[in-house]
Amino acid sequence: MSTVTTETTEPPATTARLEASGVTVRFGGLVALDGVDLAVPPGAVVGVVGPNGAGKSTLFAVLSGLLRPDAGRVRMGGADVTRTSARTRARRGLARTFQRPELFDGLTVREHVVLADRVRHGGGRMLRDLVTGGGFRRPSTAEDARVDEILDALRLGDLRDREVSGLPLGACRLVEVARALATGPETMLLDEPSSGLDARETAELAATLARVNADHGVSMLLVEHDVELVLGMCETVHVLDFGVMIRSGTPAEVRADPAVRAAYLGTETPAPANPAQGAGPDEESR
Ligand SMILES: Nc1ncnc2c1ncn2[C@@H]1O[C@H](COP(=O)(O)OP(=O)(O)OP(=O)(O)O)[C@@H](O)[C@H]1O
Repeated sequence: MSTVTTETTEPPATTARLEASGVTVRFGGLVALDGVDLAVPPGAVVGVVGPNGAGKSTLFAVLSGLLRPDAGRVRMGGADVTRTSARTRARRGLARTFQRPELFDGLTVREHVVLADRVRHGGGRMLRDLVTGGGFRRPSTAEDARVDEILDALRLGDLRDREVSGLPLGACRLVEVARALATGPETMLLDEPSSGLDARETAELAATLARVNADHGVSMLLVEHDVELVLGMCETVHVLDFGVMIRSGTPAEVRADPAVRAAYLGTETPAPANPAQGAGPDEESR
């Protein structure tokens, strides 16, 4: 008796949504990333931290499709996307936010999210809006319903008709997250989401991101300066230093690592054996 098998091209549910393996980037003689590995499993919130110059922005650019690595691979859902553009990755379900929110001054909060919704649902409609000069087309009832749901989920309902130009930075970050969410992403790449926010705004943003992750199943990769934010909300944390991933693990493991504590958490500050070599983490512990 023969068994009927159904072939499928869907990746297994456990395949990482986003993965870097052996990613190396050189700028002339400088190795900005040296064989970096990381994976963002479905539904996970993963963080990358590191001090100035560690390679965070370079890694972000490689993952988002703005920079080709000199070596290594980037995969989405198991498919090799190393040589694809940022646009192709966006179509495959990767959304991103910016360190400095890239919003349109003349548009309201709601209009930003409607435009993003049109990228997903409206075919060429967003482009027509932008190129016809006819102004912003009134949203349909269905668009309004989808957009309102996202605005309410992110607690932006009260601000929906405000132009973004007058909003505080914390609210602009949420508009970026709302806009990213409207494109229906599987994975969100967040570039320094806490940058410029005070402690209260950072806590609110962290709570919002946690809700988006839980309610929408969106995987997230935070590339961040703020170690405490990342340790507080990510299940896996990667620590970059001079282009090398010096530690990857749970927040508890990363917190307990002497090299990480010495370098980034300020709980141990070993004096360099030779001050001329600088005040970085000691070489032996890497
Ligand atoms: N386009 C470039 N050309 C030459 N060197 C570069 C370029 N971009 C980055 N670098 C160098 O690569 C290294 C990593 O930089 P990167 O900006 O990725 O670090 P970072 O962790 O994002 O730092 P920061 O937190 O200060 O933004 C640094 O030494 C930086 O000077």
